[in-house]
Amino acid sequence: MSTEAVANTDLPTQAPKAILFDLDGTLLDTAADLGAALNHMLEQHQRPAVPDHEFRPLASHGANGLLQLGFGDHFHANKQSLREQFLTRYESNIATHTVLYKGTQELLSELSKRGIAVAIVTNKPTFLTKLLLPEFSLLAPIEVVVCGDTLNVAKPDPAPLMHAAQALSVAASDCWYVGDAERDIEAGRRAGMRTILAEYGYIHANDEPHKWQADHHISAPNELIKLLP
Ligand SMILES: O=C(O)COP(=O)(O)O
Repeated sequence: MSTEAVANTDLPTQAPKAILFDLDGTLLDTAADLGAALNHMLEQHQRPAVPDHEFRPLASHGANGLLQLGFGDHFHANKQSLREQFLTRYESNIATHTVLYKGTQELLSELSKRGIAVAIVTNKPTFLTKLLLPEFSLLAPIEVVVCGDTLNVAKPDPAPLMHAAQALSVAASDCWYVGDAERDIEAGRRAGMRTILAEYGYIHANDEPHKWQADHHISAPNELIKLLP
């Protein structure tokens, strides 16, 4: 993958009025805490631990993606109970190893200087998002936060993105969406937003991000600044 910000289309000529961000794998590197919760559960169930390089690329797929990785078919037979155990464990250790991606502070302060609004659109459930954001002083002030259960549909449906745009009183066409998963780029495209792939996030070796048709790729959060006209 490239290390430079690359554009599939021309560089934007118009600045966005708002930039919406995915959370896991885009603003916050949450993989270590998600993986620790999974491995704690695997230990409880006398199953082998999953190494970092295996759980990390699945961290954007939430509890289901991680439990499927660790428990395989056993997950499908015990979905509800395993999900509950996982979420309880993750909830009580949600910000032990989680960190902001380097360059996020520079990016957010540049957006604030330029008067560009910011929102978060995540598939993480509300109860977890509400616990996590106050742990990061840069993210705590973000007022518009749309979670996986805010509406009755989640990404790749575009509705959560449209909901955030509406809450900011900005047209969807004046928003950009930044995310690291195929469902993020699909949701952004369907919402009519310019899409930016955070290729520093949780992209699996079997993924084909060049096929997702993001408008731009960035390899660090502050590379987004270079895309602003
Ligand atoms: O927890 C999830 O399901 C993924 O969260 P994300 O949408 O912020 O990547």
